[in-house]
Amino acid sequence: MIVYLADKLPEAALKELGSLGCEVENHPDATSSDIANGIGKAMVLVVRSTVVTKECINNSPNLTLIIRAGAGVNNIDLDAASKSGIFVANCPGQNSIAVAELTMGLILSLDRFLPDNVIDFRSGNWKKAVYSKADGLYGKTLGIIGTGQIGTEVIRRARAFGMPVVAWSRSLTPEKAEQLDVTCAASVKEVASQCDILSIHLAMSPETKSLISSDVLSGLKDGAFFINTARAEVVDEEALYRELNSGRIRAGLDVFSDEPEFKKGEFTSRFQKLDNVYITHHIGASTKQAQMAVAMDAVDIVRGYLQEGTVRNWLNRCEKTQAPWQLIVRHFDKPGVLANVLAELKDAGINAQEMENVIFDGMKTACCSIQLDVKPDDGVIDAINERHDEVITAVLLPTRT
Ligand SMILES: NC(=O)c1ccc[n+]([C@@H]2O[C@H](COP(=O)([O-])OP(=O)(O)OC[C@H]3O[C@@H](n4cnc5c(N)ncnc54)[C@H](O)[C@@H]3O)[C@@H](O)[C@H]2O)c1
Ligand SMILES: O=C(O)[C@H](O)COP(=O)(O)O
Repeated sequence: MIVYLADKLPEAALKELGSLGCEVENHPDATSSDIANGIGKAMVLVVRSTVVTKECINNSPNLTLIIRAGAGVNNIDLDAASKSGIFVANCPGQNSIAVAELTMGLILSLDRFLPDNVIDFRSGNWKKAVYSKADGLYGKTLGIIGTGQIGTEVIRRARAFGMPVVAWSRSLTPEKAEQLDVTCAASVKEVASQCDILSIHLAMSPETKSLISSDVLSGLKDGAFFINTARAEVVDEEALYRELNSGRIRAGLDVFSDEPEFKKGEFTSRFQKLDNVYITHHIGASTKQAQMAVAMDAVDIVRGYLQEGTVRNWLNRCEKTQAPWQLIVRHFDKPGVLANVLAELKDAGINAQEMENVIFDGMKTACCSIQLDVKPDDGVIDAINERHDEVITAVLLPTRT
């Protein structure tokens, strides 16, 4: 199996893929346009932030699995992958501590003006009085939007700093909030109005796009810190720019909308002119620890696919079919039985959406459950049941959709 790496992975991961028997095509500096014409014979594509477009997917006839060696998958055209029957998987949780550590670093940097401190030191300017104006973090309220893996790690660290936390997340219940030792807010806006520091940890999706709206940002207290280590698109960046340009709030960002796609080179951004914003180079996940954990998780997904035919962390699987009926067929385990059952369904114009076949001890009999989009009439079920030398019983049941 050929595995195409379109980003840099640690040497140990390449070695491990080799020992699984994979042929590795290593392209650590590949860009989205480099892979747009396809990745040749490779069956598996592993990327970090390299964008996987529909052109890349459509021009890669042998591609069957795309692995995002990281958490966010908004750099992969999921729709195009699903249309082509290509699995997409990610490696969640493996870099969450690294991102939480950067989040705390950005908060500390804002409070103590660390980057400016260092810049002035390097240019020979001693300004002790200027940099002796930090507020301190103890007792400051941290607002968290999104209590997933990263949000949770940030909460732990903030509590250790003596910071009360108020949080909103779509699935945050009062019980979960109690476990996390946070106050549960009813809305994003409520968090923004109550906190001194707002930190965003949402996945990017059509539903979360610009969830951090102009209204939310204008609800922040004067002098508040705004931290985004998630994705630029979850924030209304025009509104953020306006708030920052007015000097009303300060920000620490690891992500912004014009992030260069190339891995090294010159670029410009309107944020460069604002001294109340500290921006890092999308390095949230870039610790050796996190990169190793992510890479080994990606390798383990390849291993499972190669050796068991399953895809761990499969993201573009239809969560639940809409099929209202299921046919449970207990049958003798021999060639052609399922083909004949499916032929009866096909002749009746019925589509089998999902199907699972398991065998009993002794390997003489098996049970197949088939999710059906249309209710077969009694004649179809009778015809299947009449195949006495193949079928033990076929029973139609409603699904719990
Ligand atoms: N800066 C970096 O280098 C870096 C590294 C890792 C992850 N990230 C970003 O951080 C994000 C969060 O990572 P995580 O590991 O905590 O993921 P996670 O899946 O554990 O958490 C995602 C959060 O987003 C929320 N969410 C998802 N869909 C939503 C929707 N439709 N409406 C409302 N809320 C929704 C979830 O409820 C959850 O709170 C990633 O998706 C990625 O974009 C950035
Ligand atoms: O979603 C992620 O995991 C991060 O954005 C990491 O991106 P990177 O792998 O390009 O550092």
